[in-house]
Amino acid sequence: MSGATRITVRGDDPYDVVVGTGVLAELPTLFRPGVRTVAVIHPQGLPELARPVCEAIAAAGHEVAALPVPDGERAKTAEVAAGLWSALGRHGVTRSDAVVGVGGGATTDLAGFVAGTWLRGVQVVLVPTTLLAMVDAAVGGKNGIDTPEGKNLVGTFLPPAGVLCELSTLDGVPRDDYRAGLAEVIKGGFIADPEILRLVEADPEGAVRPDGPHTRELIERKIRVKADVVGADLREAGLREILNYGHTLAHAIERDRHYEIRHGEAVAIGMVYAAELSRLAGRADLVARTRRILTAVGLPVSYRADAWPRLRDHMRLDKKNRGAKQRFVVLDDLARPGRLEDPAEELLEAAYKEISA
Ligand SMILES: NC(=O)c1ccc[n+]([C@@H]2O[C@H](COP(=O)([O-])OP(=O)(O)OC[C@H]3O[C@@H](n4cnc5c(N)ncnc54)[C@H](O)[C@@H]3O)[C@@H](O)[C@H]2O)c1
Ligand SMILES: O=C(O)C(=O)C[C@@H](O)[C@H](O)[C@H](O)COP(=O)(O)O
Ligand SMILES: [Zn+2]
Repeated sequence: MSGATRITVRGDDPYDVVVGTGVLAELPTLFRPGVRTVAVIHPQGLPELARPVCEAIAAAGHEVAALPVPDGERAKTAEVAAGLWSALGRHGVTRSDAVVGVGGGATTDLAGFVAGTWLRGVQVVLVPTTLLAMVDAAVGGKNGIDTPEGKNLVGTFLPPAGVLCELSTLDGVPRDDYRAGLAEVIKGGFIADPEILRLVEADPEGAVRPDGPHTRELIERKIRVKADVVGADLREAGLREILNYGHTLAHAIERDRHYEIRHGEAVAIGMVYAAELSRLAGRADLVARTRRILTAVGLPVSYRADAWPRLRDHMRLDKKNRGAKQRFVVLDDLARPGRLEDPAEELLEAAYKEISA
């Protein structure tokens, strides 16, 4: 093991995020006491990721039930969740038992949701295996599934009992999925930790590789950004909204593309939109830097012009909205997020014109 880092997420139910290479044996130490059966939810196409996790849990004396689910976003449905509830029943998972989610953010979101709803909540331990899931999805206790009406519209807040980031799993992540995860890392740079931006700007080519010179620092910095925020505001009463920077348009784009676009790619476009909104509203002008850094790592910065009426409609169901009031996270300065409340329709459309292709 090459030196594990433990980042503690504070709050009413504190937990650790363990980051390192060769750290899988630490997984059973993250369970709360009394566990007999562990249900391991994993993408069906990646049994090689689930096997060592199941072995580490069995070696600690627990009974293991491996539960495969569809790959990626196709798993985040009510039907898949219902199938898992049946499986947990068949395997006799009780309130002292545990769910483990192994995989990308879609799988960890689903596993968290199923754990949060089974018996009104059993513990979940997450083993994220993509960059995005390590730095964002698995940390913070937000989980969810999609419905035909939109992204993540059903879910719970359930802080995990622990998170284990085994960095060697990143070697197998397809390059475009890794790149998409970088969008959430860069988001952390704009909203809270500009050193992230400097590291990526200094070596954009290295930033898109798991063996890049600053990979571990970038991962740990972004996890700390997220841990600080969710430790202070688990239920998104206020501060946590900053993690949604770029997501209002991103989720609308994901729905427009029937989830055939990567979440991180949509977030990249959404951050350019949020930067344009900030500028046009007379707040910070970080448009050029946003476009430059995203382009340098190969992320998209524009979307089709004719989509605006549909996207505008999808954004009405954003969770930050209050009644008819559309709300956005914008930047008042670098690392100083603010809110834009109930902006004029002309402003929203003008910002979209700036990013449309
Ligand atoms: N809960 C949160 O706070 C939060 C935060 C950010 C994103 N998310 C959610 O996360 C999801 C996106 O996560 P993602 O980018 O990880 O996508 P993903 O889960 O769809 O994974 C991308 C692809 O990589 C595969 N994969 C996973 N690990 C792999 C590995 N080690 N080697 C090879 N292939 C691997 C997956 O099976 C999938 O096909 C979205 O659903 C998004 O809404 C949630
Ligand atoms: O953790 C949060 O809070 C976030 O907003 C992080 C986002 O990166 C993430 O995509 C989250 O799932 C979006 O949440 P939602 O409440 O807008 O669905
Ligand atoms: Zn996100």
